[in-house]
Amino acid sequence: MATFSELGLSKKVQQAIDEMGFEEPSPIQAQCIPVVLSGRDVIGQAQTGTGKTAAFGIPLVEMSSTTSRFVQSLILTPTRELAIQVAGELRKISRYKRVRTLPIYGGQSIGHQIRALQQGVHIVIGTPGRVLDHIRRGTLKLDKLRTIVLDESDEMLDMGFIDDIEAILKETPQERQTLLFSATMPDLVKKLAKRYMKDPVNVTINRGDVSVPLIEQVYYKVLERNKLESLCRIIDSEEIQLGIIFCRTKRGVDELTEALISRGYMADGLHGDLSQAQRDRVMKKFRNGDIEMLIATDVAARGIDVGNVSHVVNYDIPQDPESYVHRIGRTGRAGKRGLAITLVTPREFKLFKSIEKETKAKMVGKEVPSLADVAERQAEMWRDRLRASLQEGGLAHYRAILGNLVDEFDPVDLAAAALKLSAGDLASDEPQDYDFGDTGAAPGKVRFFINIGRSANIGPADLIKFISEEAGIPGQAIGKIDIFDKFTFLEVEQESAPFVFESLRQTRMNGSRVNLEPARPRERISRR
Ligand SMILES: Nc1ncnc2c1ncn2[C@@H]1O[C@H](COP(=O)(O)OP(=O)(O)OP(=O)(O)O)[C@@H](O)[C@H]1O
Ligand SMILES: [Mg+2]
Repeated sequence: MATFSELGLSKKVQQAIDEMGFEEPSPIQAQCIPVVLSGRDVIGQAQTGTGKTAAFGIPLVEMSSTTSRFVQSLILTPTRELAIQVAGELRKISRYKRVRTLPIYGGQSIGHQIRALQQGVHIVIGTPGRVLDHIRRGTLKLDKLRTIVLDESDEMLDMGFIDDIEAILKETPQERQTLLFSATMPDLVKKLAKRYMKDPVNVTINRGDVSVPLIEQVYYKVLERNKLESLCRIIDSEEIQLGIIFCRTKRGVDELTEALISRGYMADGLHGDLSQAQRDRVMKKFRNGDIEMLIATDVAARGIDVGNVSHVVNYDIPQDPESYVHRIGRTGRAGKRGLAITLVTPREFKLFKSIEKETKAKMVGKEVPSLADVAERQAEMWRDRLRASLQEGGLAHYRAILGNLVDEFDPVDLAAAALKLSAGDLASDEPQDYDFGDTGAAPGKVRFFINIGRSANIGPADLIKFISEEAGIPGQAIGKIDIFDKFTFLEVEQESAPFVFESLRQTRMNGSRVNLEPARPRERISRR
């Protein structure tokens, strides 16, 4: 394996790289840096999280001339967050060489960007729309540009961006150097790209070059109506440092974010309809670990690099194999391990299978954990944490706090009480043993009292239809429905009772939540 020093970098760049903690170049860096320095065009492809940013960033900074201030390099990225992040990495690399870098993207004050551009900048990192805007205003001149980089190039050369990219390329000198980077590079894109490149060198780091796959991939078959509950059970049974949950639509992101927050998760949402200030705030909270879960559209699928993302969840299945590869690539970065979880509804199964086939991924099917499984997993996690705390030591202060309680109480009881204080009320999350008690129903049956919020005028027929269709309860499991006065009772077979109870507790009817409680014996009700 090559070392950075063998790449012949200047002292200032080398020093910056050392301070970034990069000990040796990743394969894509080792292969690309010399070729980019030689001035050739490059199509660089390597897995997510393997250091493509520095593979072009290091030579760009190295090649920059700081004797005069004009824009020498332009890096285009598909999203604002990525522009900001890439600019951050470039700034670190240019720390000692004092190459001036500037991110320009939509949603940020253009006046501020114009003033910064007027100061003179060497490397601009931007999103295509805003870059074009500056070109048209005459505030960004690319006539002396030496190198252009399309990060996430397959995405950039896709329908949504191609016109802007072509318009930008027209503003650059013919003899420019063109660099394309992405983890996915469909052949069609490569072919298309050659139109804009001169005899490019292909640098491809194959997956096979990485001995162990860093991202474990699993999937769960779920039902559309149980998706939220399934997700919660899955994430509750995982030890998550930081997680990104992908949804298909902005609205889906908003709804899931709200649902998770109301269930007590530390979560926030990110999508293109938020103001830039909100987007920045959410990303900052996520990077700082102030939230545990980022719920996002594909706006966060490409390039985003946040350390400690241990889990990626496809709440909605990605639309194509590329999107899958990039989404799950938000974890398992820079040599760390990660877990990618995909929820698959029956309707999505075909698409899922085609993604599995095209990505040649080894995806393991798993069962959504039951409440009992979740409880057991959580107990296990607490035992692990206790074990780690015991091994870490430093308990003297806490032992002192116990004082003479040790004489009064059984030590195991003391430990259990301490655990209760720190873990919160785990017992309430424990699975019901489904002893509904005496509900005043006939032998072998259970009666539930149904409370359907404010929506009045729901008759027994509506309810049966609702229960069987919406809550997915088979017709034969629904017993008798009685409506006395304002009270609605549902009587079901003992064995289907837990299922009915679980399913109906999580559903909504006419927009209001259906609350189900085991009924009390008739005598007591009638006395009310
Ligand atoms: N040589 C290196 N040694 C150690 N860490 C590195 C090295 N190069 C890059 N990194 C770190 O690895 C992480 C991933 O790098 P980067 O974001 O460039 O990946 P990428 O290949 O562009 O991934 P993606 O395809 O998702 O955009 C970053 O945190 C980066 O700082
Ligand atoms: Mg990248």
